[in-house]
Amino acid sequence: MTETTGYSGGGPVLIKNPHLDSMEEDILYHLDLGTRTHNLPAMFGDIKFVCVGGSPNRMKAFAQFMHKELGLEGSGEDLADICAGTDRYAMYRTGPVLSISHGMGIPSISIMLHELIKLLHHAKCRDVTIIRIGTSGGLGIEAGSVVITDTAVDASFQPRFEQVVLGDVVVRSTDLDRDLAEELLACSKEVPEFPTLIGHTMCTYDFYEGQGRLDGALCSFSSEKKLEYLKRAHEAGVRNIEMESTAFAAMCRLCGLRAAVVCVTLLDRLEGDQIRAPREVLREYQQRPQRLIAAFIRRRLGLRPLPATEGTTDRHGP
Ligand SMILES: O=P(O)(O)O[C@@H]1C[C@H](O)[C@@H](CO)O1
Ligand SMILES: O=c1cc[nH]c(=O)[nH]1
Repeated sequence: MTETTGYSGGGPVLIKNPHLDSMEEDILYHLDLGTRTHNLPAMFGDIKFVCVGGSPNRMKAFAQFMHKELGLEGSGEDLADICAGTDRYAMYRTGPVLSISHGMGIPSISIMLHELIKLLHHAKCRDVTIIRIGTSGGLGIEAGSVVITDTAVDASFQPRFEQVVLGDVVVRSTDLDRDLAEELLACSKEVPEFPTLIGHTMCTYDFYEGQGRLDGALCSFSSEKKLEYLKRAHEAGVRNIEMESTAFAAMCRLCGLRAAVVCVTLLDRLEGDQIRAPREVLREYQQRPQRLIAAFIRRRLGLRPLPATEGTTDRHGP
């Protein structure tokens, strides 16, 4: 079954679930929030930007960085984890920005997105832009480049997200907002210290065999077959590989959220599999999408560009 729904950015957050209206209470279990226990409109009603990424420490560091970038009072060091009651995900807010971790892979981001999208709906948020800021493996581009995704594709290079629902395969479109991608590319001129480009992002279910790596605990193919596959991906327009973008694009699109994926590349997969860059270099790499998104949010809020900024990082790295 193919399910397509036109993208509708800019308005309310749409919930595509007729059962939700008849529920007296909605418990967002993995976020440790709920409609009876929390005043969601008061807590989140004015959120305009949601940024998501795999690591809890990175998303805390991003919230602290944004706090400074927005010129808000205080150092931002004391921002509290809104989901502290659970250790599944971490969530921080500063001004109109919400920063949330999603763990690794499609099942993990998908659970978080179900609950986050319901949260934004219950909170009556409008005109929300959501951006995944992540890490990835590059294809034929310099390590440290930032890729803004135009289309998320699966491991067969198709722009689709397949999910088994009640035993049937449901296919969802993974188109992202082209205007938003172009707007982000324009903002990259404010952070010229690293290359930023637009390209397809391939999303896989695994970091090792699923991404054509030869260095996992299992490997069922030769190094020639691996290179042939990665080159085919490159020819299909893929510039980076990660593990969440198809589910993210499909869910946000269906729920009327304007969405983008912005990932730094940690290596060029045409040159190897192991991530060999020193931790210090990787820390600086993972700040790059943060710096671009800060420039974008500042521009959207009508704030002047800051002189050369540096993103913050967690001590743990990517
Ligand atoms: O957002 P992050 O950097 O966590 O995402 C990528 C994709 C996988 O979840 C993970 C693999 O190392 O990094
Ligand atoms: O190669 C990489 C690097 C980061 N994340 C991925 O999914 N793949």
